[in-house]
Amino acid sequence: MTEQEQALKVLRDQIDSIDKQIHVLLNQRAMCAQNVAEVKEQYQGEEVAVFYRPEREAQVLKRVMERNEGPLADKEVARLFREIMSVCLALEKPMRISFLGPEGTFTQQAALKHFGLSAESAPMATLDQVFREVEAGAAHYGVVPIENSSEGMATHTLDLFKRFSLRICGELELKIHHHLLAQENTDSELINRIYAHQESFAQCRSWLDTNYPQAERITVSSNAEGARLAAQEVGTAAIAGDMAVELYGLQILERNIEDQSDNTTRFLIIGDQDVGPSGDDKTSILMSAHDTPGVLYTLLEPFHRHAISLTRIETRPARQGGWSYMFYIDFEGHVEEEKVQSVLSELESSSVELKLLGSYPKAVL
Ligand SMILES: C=C(O[C@@H]1C=C(C(=O)O)C=C[C@H]1O)C(=O)O
Repeated sequence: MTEQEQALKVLRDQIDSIDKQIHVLLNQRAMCAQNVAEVKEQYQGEEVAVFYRPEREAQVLKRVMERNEGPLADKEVARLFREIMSVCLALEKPMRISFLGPEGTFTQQAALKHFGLSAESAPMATLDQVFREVEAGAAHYGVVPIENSSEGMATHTLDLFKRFSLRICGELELKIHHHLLAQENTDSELINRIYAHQESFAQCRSWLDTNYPQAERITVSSNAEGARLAAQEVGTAAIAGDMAVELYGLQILERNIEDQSDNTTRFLIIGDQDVGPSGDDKTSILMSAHDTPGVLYTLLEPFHRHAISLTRIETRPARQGGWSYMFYIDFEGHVEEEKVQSVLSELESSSVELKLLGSYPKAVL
């Protein structure tokens, strides 16, 4: 054995012994999760036991990042713990998560980032169906896009919150990297047609104007659908993310073609559950009000008076005839906090309609 081989053997023996310890600890943790499930069922009485606890998961992940001393990066250890919790939760109860399909969309990527790989992700044909599936109890939770850093709010999602009585149980952010994809061995000069979802065309507009001004842009229902079509047609490309590359056997002609390098989409987790406080939470509400002078001031003043920070406000037509509006508002804090309750009860008396969409932990990963 050379000196190098000897040194490697010593290190690999160390790794083997550490792996053994990690393995034992993982199974010990899994057994604790199984016991947690038993306790949850035992004490639930008439109600359905709640297995997924987003506030607890957020606390676990935060603590992991806070105590991390490296050399592993905070986000990387958190990602590993994300997966550990995912397998533990699956032992308690396998989770079914509906998302806007088909397979390979950014929403599926978001679902897996949030729930880990042990969750079953169920593709739906429309956003309405994502909501309906959760409302009907066919899926435990759903994942829907709510806003993009360069294109703004996903207004269709907002409108669905008005129609369905589901709660927001969590949020996450996903960096969106778009690639130009085509069949293997495609000459990038010969592309004359490009498929994408309208949102992705908007996020890559300048790049496309510069690099493919002549190519016909065809809007499709999802990037995954565009990728599927591009895989079958010569001279055609699609804009999609990493997941679509392998899924549809495509080649990356150009990476990261989004106009803004920090292009990020925020997603919401929808469910039928009130989430307890994690210590670092957000609350979302929908309010409708008539277009009277000073209406926005009346609705926002209580937040200022109680020193609550707004993180988002969006106005939508209420579609109730005339000029009435619906305001979607995100703010810091949890509905169990006193000052949040004060603001909500003041708003209830001044706005036409107020719908609490939920309090949930701020995105950790
Ligand atoms: C173990 C629990 O159940 C689930 C699994 C968790 C975990 O593996 O750490 C955390 C929260 C729950 O989603 C729990 O409620 O504590």
